[in-house]
Amino acid sequence: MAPSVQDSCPSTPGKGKIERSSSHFGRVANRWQSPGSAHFFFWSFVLVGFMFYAVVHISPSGLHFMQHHSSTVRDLTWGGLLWEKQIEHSAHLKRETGLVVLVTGAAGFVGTHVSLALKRRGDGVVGIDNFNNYYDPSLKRSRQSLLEKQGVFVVEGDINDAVLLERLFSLIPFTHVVHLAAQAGVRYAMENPGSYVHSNIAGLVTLFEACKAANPQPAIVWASSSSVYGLNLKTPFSETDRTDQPASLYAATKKAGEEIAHTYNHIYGLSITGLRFFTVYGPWGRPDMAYFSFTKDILRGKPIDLYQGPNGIYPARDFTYIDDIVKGCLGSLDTAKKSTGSGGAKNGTAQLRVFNLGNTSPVPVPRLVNILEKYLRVKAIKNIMRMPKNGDVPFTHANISHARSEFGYNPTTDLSMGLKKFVKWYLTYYDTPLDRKFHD
Ligand SMILES: O=C(O)[C@H]1O[C@H](OP(=O)(O)OP(=O)(O)OC[C@H]2O[C@@H](n3ccc(=O)[nH]c3=O)[C@H](O)[C@@H]2O)[C@H](O)[C@@H](O)[C@H]1O
Repeated sequence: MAPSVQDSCPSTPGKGKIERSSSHFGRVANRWQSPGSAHFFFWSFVLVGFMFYAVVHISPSGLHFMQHHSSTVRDLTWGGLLWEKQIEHSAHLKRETGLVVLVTGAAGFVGTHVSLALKRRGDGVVGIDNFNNYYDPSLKRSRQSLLEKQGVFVVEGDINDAVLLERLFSLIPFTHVVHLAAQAGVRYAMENPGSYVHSNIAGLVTLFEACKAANPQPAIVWASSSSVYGLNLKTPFSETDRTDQPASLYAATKKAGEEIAHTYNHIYGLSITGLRFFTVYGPWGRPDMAYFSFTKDILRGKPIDLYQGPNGIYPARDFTYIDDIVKGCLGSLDTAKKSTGSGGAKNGTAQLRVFNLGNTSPVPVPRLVNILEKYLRVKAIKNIMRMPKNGDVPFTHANISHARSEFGYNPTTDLSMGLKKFVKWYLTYYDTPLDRKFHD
């Protein structure tokens, strides 16, 4: 069995690593460190507890896993008969020609929406997410509840865990993988560069290794980023434009991912489609993104930082609404050809694609703030400041003709309409007092 790229730490570690259950047991054990009967009682309790757990939860394959990998630090949040049943149920198809899809980062923003859309149309969907604390994990847990209500089970685990991935592929013959687990955020890369390498490069390789070895090999659709266009001045950005001058480490890891995709396609015959997302926003979004944090701060009467570039020019983004992105993801999945490899070797040329998924109409950030003010009915306190040198690019603008011609990609939600829906969701989700509630 291939070892994972980084075996013992979670992918996307974010601002701190997930506390493992071992620390809890450590604290309990310390309390029982008195000599004599208490000590004896404690260890008896642990032994009986373990035997009970083994009988209830661990299938023969789970025991096999424990024998071979007891040296690596892993918790037992996965494995066992009940766990397998939940996965099989979640992967169950409700339409004849449906896809069976593994969605990584399923409790993330885009992952949740894509998983729900696939499930709604009758595809089999299994999610995986490590629930790290890069941003409030309770939001991820709420998304998980939403998914579970719709019959999508989310495996709690890490894309750097090669053993877990192998187990999933041996359990379910996935036809497709939508790989969305990543360390996101452009500016956070200066604070925690290692988390980007860990998730976006090491995690990607671990996932590709698992897909390469799987039988059948799935077709892969994964999230690249508009940020790969970096310091390019030519707009709108086309897939054929240069992408060799990234402005942030985040962008550099996504660009590296595209090159790694080329390698796995070339050597192993994996069918791979990279999607360059342009600043995706909407309900259930990411709290670290500007539209989300601005909303929170405007409602609390806190100032927001508005970055201003040289000559007083504000940055602009091709903000893309989540429903349009979901349509792009499904279009990519439906037009993805099969991988050609088997047993880890290629049998013929496989499909390799890259698509821009944007909205085609860049909006300056102050305009976004104006729209939020209108829907929130509160004036923002603006702190206009020089754009920090933190990896931001001044402008993004997608040329989407490639996605349009391949699968009819056609974004239909403009920023005003999309933010209206976001604000409505935000006020409901965070139970904002009635006088602040949304009106048409
Ligand atoms: O397309 C992508 O591939 C990326 O899109 C997103 O990155 P960005 O386009 O940078 O979005 P976001 O942070 O919301 O900043 C928006 C604007 O607000 C400006 N901005 C930001 C913060 C602030 O305090 N003030 C400010 O003016 C800022 O200068 C910028 O112009 C994803 O986060 C990223 O994970 C990746 O997916």
